[in-house]
Amino acid sequence: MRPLIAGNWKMHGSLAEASRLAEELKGGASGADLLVCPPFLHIQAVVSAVQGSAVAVGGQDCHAAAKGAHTGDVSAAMLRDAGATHVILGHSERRADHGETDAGVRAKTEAALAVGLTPIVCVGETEAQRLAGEAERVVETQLSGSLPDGFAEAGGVVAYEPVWAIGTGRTPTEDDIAAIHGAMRRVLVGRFGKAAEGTRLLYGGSVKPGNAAAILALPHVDGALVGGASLVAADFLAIAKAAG
Ligand SMILES: O=C[C@H](O)COP(=O)(O)O
Repeated sequence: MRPLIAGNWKMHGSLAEASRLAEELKGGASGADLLVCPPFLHIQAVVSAVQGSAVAVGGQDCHAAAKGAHTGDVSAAMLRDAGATHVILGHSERRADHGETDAGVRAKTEAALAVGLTPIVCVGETEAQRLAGEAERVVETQLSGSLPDGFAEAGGVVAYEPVWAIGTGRTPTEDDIAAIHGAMRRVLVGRFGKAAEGTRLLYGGSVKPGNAAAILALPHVDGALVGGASLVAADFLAIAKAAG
């Protein structure tokens, strides 16, 4: 399947820097689909900057409710209205910083699907869980709790991001990534059937130009969710190139 290379810009950059980075990505042709997820306030500017190119734009979160008294929050429809097509949900930084639970992520995912946004649902174990031999079990539990019915049929995306690999320069071994991705595929096909054979499974956590080709060549790795390296156009485009 065609890989998806997604950049999560997290809480970085000014409006001018976001627009400049988006401009720099526009010309970067590759065999992969490209997506960037800027902070909420930069989405519209980035949508304008990439207009006419193949680069898609997404949010980094949305509220589970369609509207209402939720100070500081943004709805899925607002993201859609601003020109976003995707939204990252359940990132480990939101699970840690905002106490997001699997049930909460599932509700947000339903909200995203209801307005036609493609959700990218993140799962992944902590270092302690991996050391205790629980990585696979943790990921499977997060998947069953975070994904609503109809997820695979609607084209939802899953990102495996071991918490201890995010922003640390450390990655699991290739065998470990392949094992988790294989397990995720089995769980998804078990629940959603044939539709889940086409669900894109991204790997995230210290993906760089130097390790991207090896990671992206692994079975059931259908793309990457890139943090730090997505803030440098040349690095992000090199990762996209490594994808095909
Ligand atoms: O969403 C992206 C991930 O958290 C990965 O971040 P990183 O590439 O900086 O390790």
